Amino acid sequence: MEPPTLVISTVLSAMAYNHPPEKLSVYVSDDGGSEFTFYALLEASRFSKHWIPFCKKFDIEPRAPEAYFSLQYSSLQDSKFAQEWLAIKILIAGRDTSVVDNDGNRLPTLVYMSREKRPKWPHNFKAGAVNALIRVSSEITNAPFILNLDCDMYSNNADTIQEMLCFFMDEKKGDEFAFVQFPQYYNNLTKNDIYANRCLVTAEVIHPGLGGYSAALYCGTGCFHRRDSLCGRKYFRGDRVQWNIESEKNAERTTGDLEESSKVLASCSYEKGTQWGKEVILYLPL
Ligand SMILES: O=c1ccn([C@@H]2O[C@H](COP(=O)(O)OP(=O)(O)O[C@H]3O[C@H](CO)[C@@H](O)[C@H](O)[C@H]3O)[C@@H](O)[C@H]2O)c(=O)[nH]1
Ligand SMILES: [Mn+2]
Repeated sequence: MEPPTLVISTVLSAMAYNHPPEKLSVYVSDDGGSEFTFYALLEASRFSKHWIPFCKKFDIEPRAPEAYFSLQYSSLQDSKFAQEWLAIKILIAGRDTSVVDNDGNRLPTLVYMSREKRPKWPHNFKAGAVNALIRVSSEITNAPFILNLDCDMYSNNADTIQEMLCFFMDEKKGDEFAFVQFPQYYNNLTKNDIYANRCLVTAEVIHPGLGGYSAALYCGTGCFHRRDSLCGRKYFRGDRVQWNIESEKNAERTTGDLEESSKVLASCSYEKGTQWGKEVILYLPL
């Protein structure tokens, strides 16, 4: 199990992006479902109402609380034990205009998903989690772009979403891009990085070079994909992308109804015998 505090730091850094919250959703996949992770996320959803306005007011960076507070003193609070366990829980429904932070501003959607894992069912590691997240998010919010982050990562630039959109919205080439990927940087390197953990050659030579030939490799993380490209859309030259700006299909449905209908999408058996299992299933590199 990954430490829950790492996970919520990742989540909070993504929730604090400078981007209209009603267009931003954060999904967490928790293999097998751990009460600790769920409870940590529940606390994080409450904390986000203080954290996000704080970040925006003081323009702080980085917006992962753990990274930020590692520079400063912070006191731990006792946590209550979670009362219930649920497979899918919409902790913050961003479309609900009455859900606001302490400054009265709307918040991004936050969804907890505990993906089912059972012995004898291949869970496909991260790829299995990403498959389940794509399915569940398409049921609930269905945004056209998807960023995935490992649980031990955080975003170090609050304007990343605008930067990514500049590529996808480029009038000449934007429609040709399936994904926009950012390099990874690491904490805790040794002083002279004698083991070359910085991976400079990969980040600054190989990937930009391949990108120049439109042949960039997807590294498995820190990458914004078009939902369409992950779901098997075939590109042909001159194709114009139809942006699914805001899905209206769920306007009438309650949060409870969305949670209930998306549970089956996170089950370990969903891919067996379905069109998704036959045609879509992704096996990520690395
Ligand atoms: O059964 C699993 C295994 C992994 N994960 C998630 O996937 C992430 C990456 O998996 P991990 O086993 O930690 O891979 P690493 O070897 O640490 O990471 C390398 O491989 C990953 C998978 O391709 C890439 O995302 C990373 O960039 C690359 O550094 C984890 O942090 C989890 O968030 C799951 O949800 N379920
Ligand atoms: Mn890892």
